[in-house]
Amino acid sequence: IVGGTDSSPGEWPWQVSLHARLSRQRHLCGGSIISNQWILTAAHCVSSLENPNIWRVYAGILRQSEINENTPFFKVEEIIIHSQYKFAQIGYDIALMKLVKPMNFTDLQLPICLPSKEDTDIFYTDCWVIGWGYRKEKGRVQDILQKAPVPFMSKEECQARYWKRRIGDKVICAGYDEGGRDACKGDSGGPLSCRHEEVWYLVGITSWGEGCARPRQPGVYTKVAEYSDWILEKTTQH
Ligand SMILES: Cc1c(O)cccc1C(=O)Nc1cccc2ccc(C(=N)N)cc12
Repeated sequence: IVGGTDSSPGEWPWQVSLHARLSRQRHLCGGSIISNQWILTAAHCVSSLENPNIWRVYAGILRQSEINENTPFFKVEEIIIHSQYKFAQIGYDIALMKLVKPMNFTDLQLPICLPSKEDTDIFYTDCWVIGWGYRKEKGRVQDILQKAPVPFMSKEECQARYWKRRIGDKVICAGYDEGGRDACKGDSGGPLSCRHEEVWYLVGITSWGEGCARPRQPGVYTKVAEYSDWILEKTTQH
């Protein structure tokens, strides 16, 4: 997160840190708890890393330094990537992780509400982007979970900012024309959380942006309300 501040313990109980054990174990992406057994993240985080056994899900943490070989984590049983995903800039940047065992909810690990299909045209006014990602483009993963308020941007304005690309209906843009506050690498997969009538909703999934926090280059988020049917279909036992 560029231009953010430290979060407090339990402020974002739905935020998880997704670690992969490759040559060594490290934080790769954020994710959101949406039920006791399902994590929602970005497809670009897990594509080409689809073996569930390399992933570790850490919930209820504020600092990456809390994580060591004795820190409890959730194992991943299954990874589901949207079948139409190719690259983040094209869209469909959404994926699910099914945990081997359902988690117990505590004050530090709780689910966030999903927006409903009908909520696609609410103009949210209290949105925050969260993560342990870079604070600048040539940065590194941060220790304390960062938060930054980001204003919604209309699809028209976003398309004007990214005129070389097609900004579809299934993404949301958020950010400041003057830049300075934004998500960045390492925040991917994490939530764009918006508070509406006292309830927090998972409105977006951090997906991409040209650089980070650059003027007139807003953050682009997967619009979760457009994937309600997909989430329901994939998370319901058939
Ligand atoms: C390509 C790149 C880097 O190598 C390092 C840092 C940033 C970038 C980059 O251009 N954008 C990005 C790469 C990976 C995930 C990103 C997530 C969010 C944003 C955002 N601005 N909301 C930009 C990202």
